[in-house]
Amino acid sequence: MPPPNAPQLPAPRSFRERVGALRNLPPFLALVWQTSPRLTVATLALRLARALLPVATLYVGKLIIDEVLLQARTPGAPATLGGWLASGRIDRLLWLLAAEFGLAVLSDVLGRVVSLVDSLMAERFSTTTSIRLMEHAATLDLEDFEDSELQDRLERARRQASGRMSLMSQLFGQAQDVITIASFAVGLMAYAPWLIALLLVALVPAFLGEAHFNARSYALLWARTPEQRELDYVRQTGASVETAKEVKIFGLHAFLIDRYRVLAAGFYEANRRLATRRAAWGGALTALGTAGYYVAYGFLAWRTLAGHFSIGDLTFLAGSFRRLRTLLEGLLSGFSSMAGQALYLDDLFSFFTIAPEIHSPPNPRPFPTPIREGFVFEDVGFIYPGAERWAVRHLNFTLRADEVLALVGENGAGKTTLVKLLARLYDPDEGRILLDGHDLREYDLDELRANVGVIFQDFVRYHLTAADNIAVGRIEARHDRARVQDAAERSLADEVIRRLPEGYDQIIGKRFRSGVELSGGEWQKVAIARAYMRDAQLLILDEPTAALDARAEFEVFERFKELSAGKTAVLISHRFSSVRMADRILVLADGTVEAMGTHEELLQQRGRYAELFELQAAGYR
Ligand SMILES: Nc1ncnc2c1ncn2[C@@H]1O[C@H](COP(=O)(O)OP(=O)(O)OP(=O)(O)O)[C@@H](O)[C@H]1O
Repeated sequence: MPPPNAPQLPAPRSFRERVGALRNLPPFLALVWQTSPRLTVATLALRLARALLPVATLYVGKLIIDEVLLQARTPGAPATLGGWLASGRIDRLLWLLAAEFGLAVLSDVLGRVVSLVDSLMAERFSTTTSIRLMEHAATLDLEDFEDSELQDRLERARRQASGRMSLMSQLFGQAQDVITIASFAVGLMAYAPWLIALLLVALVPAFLGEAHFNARSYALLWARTPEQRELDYVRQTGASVETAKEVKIFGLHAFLIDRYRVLAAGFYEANRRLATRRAAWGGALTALGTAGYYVAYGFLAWRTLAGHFSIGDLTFLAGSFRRLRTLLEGLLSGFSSMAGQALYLDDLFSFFTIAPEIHSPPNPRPFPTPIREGFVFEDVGFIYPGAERWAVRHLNFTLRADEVLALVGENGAGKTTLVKLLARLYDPDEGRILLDGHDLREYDLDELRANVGVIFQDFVRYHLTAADNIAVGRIEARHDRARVQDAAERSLADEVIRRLPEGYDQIIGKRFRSGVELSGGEWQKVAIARAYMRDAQLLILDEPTAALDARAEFEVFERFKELSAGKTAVLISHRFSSVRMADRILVLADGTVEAMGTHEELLQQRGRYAELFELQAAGYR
């Protein structure tokens, strides 16, 4: 496949916007501080000490040269080293050399300690931020997660959580450099103030160039987040235990690799063009800075010839100037890259500003124990964001307390949506759901969720031990082995688990080395045990029995009915032999209630239920 045309870069953000992103630095620093106040103070103190070393070293260097020249010019020089030492004329020189050596060692040691502290902080920061990210993600609505824009944002935020620590080192490094620059500048000011102006003029173009390209890089990455996610997705699909089976059977390797190649080629092309232009411009603009340096150097040499400066002064000034130039260059480009990095922080902070829409009211009503009347759907309608069709609409029915209600309907009829509305994973867009006469939204969300247990058709297969896979139904009771086993017995999972080499402590799923894989139906039995573990007032099985053989499903439902006596239960299944066990059956069609009644009543009505029931029954005759 040919690589796609190089994508058009979006317009870079304006200079103002980039500088504006610096507003993210104070909250960022607050985050760094929270990570570890002690380490923050340590790195700042060490850097301050290190900032003053270069000028001190250079100044000692100047003193050494002046001292050497002085002694060389003084008549009566001893012939041997021993003579020099004995004369005491080089004592000062030796002291100066020792001082410079001390400074060099100190600088090295401080440098290493600073990197050590920084790397420790980076790790802590990444952990703290990742945890905050997970905590915040946990508060968001299901709807938010299903929004691909949010997924992009989450992805960008996730990358920031681990990658942003270099910003801290950079920021503190900059502060350190500012102090060093100030110390050099004081020296230069005393001798030749206009050199500083020359420096600035020579450096500004390089700075602007850097700033421009940093913004471009950010824009490129930003615009390509969806592709980046797709790239990761393709790589994951091409090489993961979950997909390996189907990828092999359908021979999808070539397709996936091609897709990867095309996407990666797009990235490469865009990055290459940007990097090349950056290198070309960067080279030209830096040459300007170098020219500035040599003008200054020439000037200093001439002033020394004219007798205004000593040789020591010349080395000190030329050294200061060269260091100043490097430092200023670093500072300016660092500033622009910091502004660029601060833009990235927008992603992190903007993720934290997403607020969930589904939450508890300020003064929630206590959840009824037991539920007395049940749930009443009053003209409930719900449309998925971005969808064109209502998933459910004009839903009117009652789910009585203590009854077992079965939901039937063809694919896409709205059964799962109804269940999600009951658990407040979504709120209705129209109408309302009442629980014992009050809107579901008046109750505390956590209490509601604690009282509603749902096992979905696409339940999660946790790569944990068998016991933990059941315990997720009520994770607080994780260590209550008796309760876990009891739940497993009720869902028929017990016999599956007993056959595993390590029983309840066996890791299931193939992701880890010691994992054992279960069959689809066995997984379902484990998942259904979660419902018993949860022991909620309203239990919902949303078709997690599809892979069970007919006998097992029958048995699971029969037990479910028995064991949920005194509880409200909702069952979803496409198997009518199981469905008929329910107290009442609700037939959904096109997102609305078509009929409701007992099995016998519905058969008598000779509607869709009777038709579907007959169809299945005929299949068995
Ligand atoms: N997350 C979603 N985003 C957008 N549309 C959705 C989403 N989930 C379901 N839908 C749409 O809502 C409608 C109802 O889906 P729902 O999952 O409730 O059906 P169902 O009766 O449970 O079907 P099935 O028997 O296949 O499980 C369908 O038309 C479906 O395309």
